Amino acid sequence: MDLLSQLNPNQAEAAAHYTGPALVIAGAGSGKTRTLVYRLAHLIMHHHVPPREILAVTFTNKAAAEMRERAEKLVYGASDLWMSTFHSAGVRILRAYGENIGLKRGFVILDDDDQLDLLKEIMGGIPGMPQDANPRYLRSIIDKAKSNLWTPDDLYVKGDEFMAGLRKDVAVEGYRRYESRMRGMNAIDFGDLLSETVRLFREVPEVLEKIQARARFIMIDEYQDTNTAQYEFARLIASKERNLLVVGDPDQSIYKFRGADIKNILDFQKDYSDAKVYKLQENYRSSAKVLTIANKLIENNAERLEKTLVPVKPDGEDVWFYRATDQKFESDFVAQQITLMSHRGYKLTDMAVLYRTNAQSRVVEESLRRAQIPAKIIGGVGFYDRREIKDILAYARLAINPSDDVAFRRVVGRPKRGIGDTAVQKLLDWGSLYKKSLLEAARMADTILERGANKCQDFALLMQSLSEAVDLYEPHHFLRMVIESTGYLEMLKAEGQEGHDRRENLEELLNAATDWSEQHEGGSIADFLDDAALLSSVDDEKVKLANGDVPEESITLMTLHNAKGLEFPVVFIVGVEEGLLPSRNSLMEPGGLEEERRLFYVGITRAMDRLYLTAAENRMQYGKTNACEDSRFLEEIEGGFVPVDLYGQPASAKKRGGWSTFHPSAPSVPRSTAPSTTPSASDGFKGGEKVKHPKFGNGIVLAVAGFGDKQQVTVNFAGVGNKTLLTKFANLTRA
Ligand SMILES: Nc1ncnc2c1ncn2[C@@H]1O[C@H](COP(=O)(O)OP(=O)(O)OP(=O)(O)O)[C@@H](O)[C@H]1O
Ligand SMILES: [Mg+2]
Repeated sequence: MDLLSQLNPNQAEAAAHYTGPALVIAGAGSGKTRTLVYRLAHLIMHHHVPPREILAVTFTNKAAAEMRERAEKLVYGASDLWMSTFHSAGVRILRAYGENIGLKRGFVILDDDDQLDLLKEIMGGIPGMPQDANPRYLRSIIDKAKSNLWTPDDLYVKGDEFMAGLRKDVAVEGYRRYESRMRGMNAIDFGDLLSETVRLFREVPEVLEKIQARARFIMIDEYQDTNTAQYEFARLIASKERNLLVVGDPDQSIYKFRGADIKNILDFQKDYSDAKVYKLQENYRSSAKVLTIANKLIENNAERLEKTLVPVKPDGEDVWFYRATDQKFESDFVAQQITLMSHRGYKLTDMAVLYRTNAQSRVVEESLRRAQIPAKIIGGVGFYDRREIKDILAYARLAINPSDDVAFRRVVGRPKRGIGDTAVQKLLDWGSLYKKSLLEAARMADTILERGANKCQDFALLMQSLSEAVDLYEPHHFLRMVIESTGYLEMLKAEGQEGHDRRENLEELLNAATDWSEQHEGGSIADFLDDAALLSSVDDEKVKLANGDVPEESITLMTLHNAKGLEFPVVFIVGVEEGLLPSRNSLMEPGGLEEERRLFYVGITRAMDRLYLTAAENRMQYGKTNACEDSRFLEEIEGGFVPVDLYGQPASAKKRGGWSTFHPSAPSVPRSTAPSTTPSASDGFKGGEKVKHPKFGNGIVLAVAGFGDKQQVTVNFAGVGNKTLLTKFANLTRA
């Protein structure tokens, strides 16, 4: 069968693109990612490009894995494709060739938390640094500098707008000291994975040539969110053969706050004047009603390329808007609708709840738990972010790289060894004087400390024995050794239930390492640590574990940012309020409002069949309950959604003069007492229950309100719609 016959003509044309630069620019759900996969297959099948010469870059490891899977279904040999994120590609290149630019073998990758630990240590010593300066500010300045490929000197010259409340010279000095401390520790951070790779390409042309041969064809998904370092990475690799195909949608650029630059996609044709441009104009994902509000919303952005995006699907269901009295009622509504939808045949995995900030997830989780709906949270505290996991991996890091001072500080007090902060500070001072690591200082403690030197030396000996074991054992054996020999296990045993849970997580770490070894024959513990470091919490297969035992069948909770590129038949976007969406902070940034609008656009366009928007009139934030206003974005899409009440009946709006809807004359059901989805009496009905009515037939209970004789029950009857009945007279039976 012809491969490209499964695409529409525009998609097929793009997928058939062979050599030279190309840009696929199109709106959400138009099949960009699908086209990219078919292009991979087409290169292999039709042009006989060896899969080993193709690099495809995606935004998350999970997306890379999915793309590989899809390509493997289309064409034989796709397992040899190089598919990865920018960061994974960077780490692979630096591991192989980093020594050319002075990175020592066995360098470690510091994560966000490690960065903060290090910055806290450094900041105290910088003249002019305010006492209460937040290390996060400095971290964000450094990250942005790196994403722009700026050295400290560049930051001084160009970085005025990034200073986040810090004095420029102070921030630059912080950056400088951070860099030299990192080098001393043989460590790099996430930003370095790209900026150092770019430096390597620039300084050592032979390495660049090797990579160019390995990536003769390069393609990038979600190109609208690349930063300068990523741009340069791709540009350098493609500079020889120029087979660069990028795919993206400027309307979905949502990572400016992390240094992404929308110019990369908008100026693609300037950078590559011979670029072929492919446009896709049909949306295959969403119902026409969903797409209408998406289009309507994004038209309000002044800075954008005009694009056409027409639906392939019919109108479909109305988009609903529900405004609750507070966030608890809001999430109860969500839980109730999820129950209803699952009775309509949607699987839990078909549904997602999206929110602007992680903090919003807690209330939603609680409602779901009450309604007994299993949920998994993507991007919360991931498995590899857990304290005990990080501790054990830090021991492993220190064993591999004795100069990793961040790891030293993390583990020296876990378990307690009688080595206090003062002692560590003295070791540190000595170390910076003689350019030695903390571990080395600990070994020499008898010449540095007056008291407690033997404890430091014992610790140094322990670490030395672990260092010697690093290459002798498989990763999971080695990790078990760490857990047992360091006293960590003893410490957890003494900690009761919490310690018990942590021990279970450590068991799971060993399982993960065993699995990993099976997939990576001969892989070392250092390789395992690399992979663990690169697993963003979005990718994390272990999220389930971190959040309790979640069955496979569960609904997905995540931020709007994390939803990029995904799709679900049923989508809820909660908290569509001023201050949340758009977020308060965004309003102070130039271009911030438009970026929030794009974020909402990303959220809306995740929905295939049904979209719910919800808001609360009062919301508890930072321990205070505040009155909330509907998001201005709702006004922009007015007419495209139907305000409903708790029962899903069209409701009249209470604020801002009311929303006009497609069904202005539909009756509304009066709300009597505060409804609840749990039975009010022992013989009462329960939300989600299947019932039968003599006249209306089979239905599902949506809500129950009131008590005794006054109890009312709202039921959705198949083919009839919603009815609110007095339980006493309703003659309902359980079906
Ligand atoms: N020609 C087609 N025939 C059938 N289904 C299609 C076609 N093109 C795309 N689709 C389907 O439409 C949905 C959206 O496609 P895809 O995820 O590739 O879009 P996208 O442009 O990458 O979206 P986003 O901008 O959100 O990343 C997918 O379910 C995909 O399988
Ligand atoms: Mg996509």
